[in-house]
Amino acid sequence: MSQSRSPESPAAVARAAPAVPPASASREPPSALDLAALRAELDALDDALHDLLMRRFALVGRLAESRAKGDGPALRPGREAQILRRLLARHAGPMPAAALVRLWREILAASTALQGPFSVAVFAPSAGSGHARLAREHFGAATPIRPLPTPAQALAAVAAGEASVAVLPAPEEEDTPEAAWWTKLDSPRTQVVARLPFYRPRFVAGDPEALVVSVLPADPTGRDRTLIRLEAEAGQSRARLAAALAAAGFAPLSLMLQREGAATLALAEVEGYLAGDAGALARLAALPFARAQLLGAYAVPETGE
Ligand SMILES: O=C(O)C(=O)C[C@]1(C(=O)O)C=C[C@@H](O)C=C1
Repeated sequence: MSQSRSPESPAAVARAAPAVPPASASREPPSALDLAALRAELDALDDALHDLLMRRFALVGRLAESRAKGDGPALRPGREAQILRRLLARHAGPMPAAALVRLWREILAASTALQGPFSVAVFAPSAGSGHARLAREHFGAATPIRPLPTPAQALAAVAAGEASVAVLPAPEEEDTPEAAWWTKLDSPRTQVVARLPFYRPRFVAGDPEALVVSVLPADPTGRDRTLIRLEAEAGQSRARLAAALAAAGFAPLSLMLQREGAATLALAEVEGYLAGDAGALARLAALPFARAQLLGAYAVPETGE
């Protein structure tokens, strides 16, 4: 190939052009021409994105019409977690990952609503509650979200079919008996299906976290945690509960206790998705406690770190 360039090639034109063009050369400064070209390209990309979104929603409409998912809530928290993890794994370039997740949360929320009525009950003692914000960010701008003054009322709304899901504070060791809603969770009728926020750029201790409760179990995602509620005799020590769980193959990631009259209730968080795992369920049933019950599972949230 010849190394010489034709006088019309862009490089040649650039070399030949004076460093500062005379004012008469063009009515618009070069930057304005660039801006118009860039905006035209942005418009073309917006149209392409919009076309794809319209196709995606038409497909969700077909999925709903097929009745392949049967009755019950359209929400599939496990599937949503897999979609977000896949997109985060392929994400590159200057768009913040948090913006990617925010866009897809709106898409997934609208796609859930397209399949049937969907609403949220959130325990929110005040209007600006962090858990109300978590619910809004996860379930989207258009989803009906009802703030309720106690966790018990939010759970009752789901049990009565008045809300599709409840958003409740992630349990903490210092919770009062009223705040420790997990002691009353009527599993498997209602169970934990997700943990919020699913994505955050970095972990900040003290930021609000929530669990989502629904009537339909979440699907396994490959990276899940299961919640187990143990009922033991009064005065049972934390060390003994933890040791018994570990001996059965369920080393707890966290273990919270609530003393209730003649019983000690414990909430253990363990690695993996145990529902449907016959071996794990047999080991759980063989634990030396009055009762061991699964309270649900959630996809392990992602951070950008
Ligand atoms: O895969 C499904 O079951 C869907 O309903 C589709 C879809 C989606 O838009 O991708 C929508 C809502 C569900 O929570 C999960 C995924």
